[in-house]
Amino acid sequence: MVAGKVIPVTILTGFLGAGKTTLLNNLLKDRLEENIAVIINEFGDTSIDSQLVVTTKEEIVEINSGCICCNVRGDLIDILNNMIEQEEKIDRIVIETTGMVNPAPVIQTFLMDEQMAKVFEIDSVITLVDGKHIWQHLNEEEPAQQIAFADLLLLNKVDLITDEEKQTLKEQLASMNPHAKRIYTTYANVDTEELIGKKSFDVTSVLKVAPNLLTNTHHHHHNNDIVSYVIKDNRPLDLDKVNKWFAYLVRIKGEQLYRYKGVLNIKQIERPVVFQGVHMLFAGTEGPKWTNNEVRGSEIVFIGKKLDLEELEKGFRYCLA
Ligand SMILES: Nc1nc2c(ncn2[C@@H]2O[C@H](COP(=O)(O)OP(=O)(O)OP(=O)(O)O)[C@@H](O)[C@H]2O)c(=O)[nH]1
Repeated sequence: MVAGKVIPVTILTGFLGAGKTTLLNNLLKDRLEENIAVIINEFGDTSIDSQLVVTTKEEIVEINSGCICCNVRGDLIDILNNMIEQEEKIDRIVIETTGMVNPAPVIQTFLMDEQMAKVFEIDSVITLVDGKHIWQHLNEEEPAQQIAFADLLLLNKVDLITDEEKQTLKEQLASMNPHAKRIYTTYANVDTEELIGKKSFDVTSVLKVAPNLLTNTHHHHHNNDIVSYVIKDNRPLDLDKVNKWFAYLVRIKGEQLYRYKGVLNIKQIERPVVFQGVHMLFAGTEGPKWTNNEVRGSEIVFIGKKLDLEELEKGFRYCLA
């Protein structure tokens, strides 16, 4: 790293499925000439997210050992320190937090840790808001905090809502965070000039939201009703049964299923099937061919409220070919 140069940091936050990875991909594709280091934190012990991020020359580091906000003094600082020590120049760091965290501890890391504050500077905290599903989560702690800490709010998925809903959403968000700039997007499509290099992060506004940000130690209690399960199995699945199982999940469990995504090894399909879902919205496509050194297998992560692992496993077993 070049001595003395401050590295800008963009923090991407937003509830499960709001469009963070979609935005990250847009950003990376648009900024090919820059050397961007990406830090991704997953909720749950799986790396599906990094598989969904476009492959570019950027370095992608994952934190899988739990929640970024609870490990913030550990893993995140270690990763950042490693980045500082690298020879190669880093133009920017983008941190994609899991949909389940309050971004305050991540912000704190850059303000309170002396070494970090010398080398890094928060450029902006961008919060993605799922225009369709946010209403189901506004009474939960994390989405409200994510909105409150943003200096830029991307009101995403406007293709799925009416103009009236858009207006109501705008009023709701303005009441939760009057300082942030708001941009409406579909598939997080926005000129990246609007997103980065703006230095829109303003600690004074943030302190209005969280007066103890610079003094408090972190006590984050995860909502125990929200759980994450991963199912991994290499045995092939039957297409027809998979379709039936997912139809059931989406229709009957959609409300409880905040986020589900994964890769499926289906007997009748030569390539892996990559799918994602947010509540009752579900989409799947064929992914790139299995490579020779890849084990053909399925891996699914379910994140949701009061999910029953046994029932999910039973459903999965039903799908075996
Ligand atoms: N209809 C519609 N779908 C969208 C839009 N933006 C993203 N999606 C889809 O919503 C799903 C979730 O998008 P992601 O970008 O993976 O969301 P995320 O916030 O990274 O999700 P997590 O990391 O799991 O919290 C994907 O299937 C996207 O293709 C949008 O504007 N409109």
